[in-house]
Amino acid sequence: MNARIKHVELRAGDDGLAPGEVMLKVENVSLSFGGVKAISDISFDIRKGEIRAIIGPNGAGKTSMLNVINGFYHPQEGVITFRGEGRSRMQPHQAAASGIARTFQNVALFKGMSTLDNIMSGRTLKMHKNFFWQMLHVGPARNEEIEHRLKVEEIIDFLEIQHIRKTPVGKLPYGLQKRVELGRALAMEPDLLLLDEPMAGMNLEEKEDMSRFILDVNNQMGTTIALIEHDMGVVMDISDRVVVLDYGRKIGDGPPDEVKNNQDVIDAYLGVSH
Ligand SMILES: Nc1ncnc2c1ncn2[C@@H]1O[C@H](COP(=O)(O)OP(=O)(O)OP(=O)(O)O)[C@@H](O)[C@H]1O
Repeated sequence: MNARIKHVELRAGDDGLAPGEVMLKVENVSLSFGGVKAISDISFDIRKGEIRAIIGPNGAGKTSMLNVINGFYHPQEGVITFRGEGRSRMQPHQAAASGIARTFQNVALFKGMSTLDNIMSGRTLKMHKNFFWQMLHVGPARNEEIEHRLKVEEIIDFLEIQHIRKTPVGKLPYGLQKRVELGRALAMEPDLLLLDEPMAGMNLEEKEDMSRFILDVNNQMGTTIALIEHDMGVVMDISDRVVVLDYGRKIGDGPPDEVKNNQDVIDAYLGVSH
């Protein structure tokens, strides 16, 4: 066994779904901003245990789709079903509480805070003791904090960022900031992890590291992952299935090899007019 993951106990919760069963379903979703139709009648699903990529040219509607999934945007039409439960107007904090975590296209961390504290902030939803106890720093709140810190240390080991645990994240190179942001999302122990361009702005080595961590999160923690990514090499390497959007419409959906040979997908990437 890989020494790096020997002590990791962080696992996605047991939600009663068997691997391969549909975890999240997007049905006939449409979303407009004024006159701009960002998403038009899109349907697809995400199955438990898979790495699902959402790809497409710039402006295709990928980030809007992720924002619909985690409740940041509410579609004018269509339904999102998570673990069999239909949700029309779910808020982001409700999505998070139900086991959906996400990272952002542009790193969204507390720049003046350390790696450790940023990842700790991902535990907020898991904290049960109230603010009064936390302020006193004694009794049950103290025990709870120790437990949270242990989880956070496991994540720090897992992501191999021990050497920067005390460093303010604003001082870190971009690739490491992205890794810390992944750590913060993992601190929520999500069942479904949404990653918005996890490799953006990275060099080749950083991309290889991030790919490895994503695969390890999926394999070792059992976390289902949906990711938006522009690097086709990475997408085709690590994804189980790929959904392709173009101008807000779905133009392809299937395993990487099938999607690669889909003529509509090839045309969209070559900029063939519609
Ligand atoms: N908050 C918003 N207000 C108005 N229009 C928006 C908003 N968010 C997205 N759009 C528009 O919706 C469309 C889809 O945008 P979206 O960001 O989802 O695409 P994307 O595929 O993620 O693009 P990229 O790869 O460039 O990040 C675009 O035309 C965009 O300008």
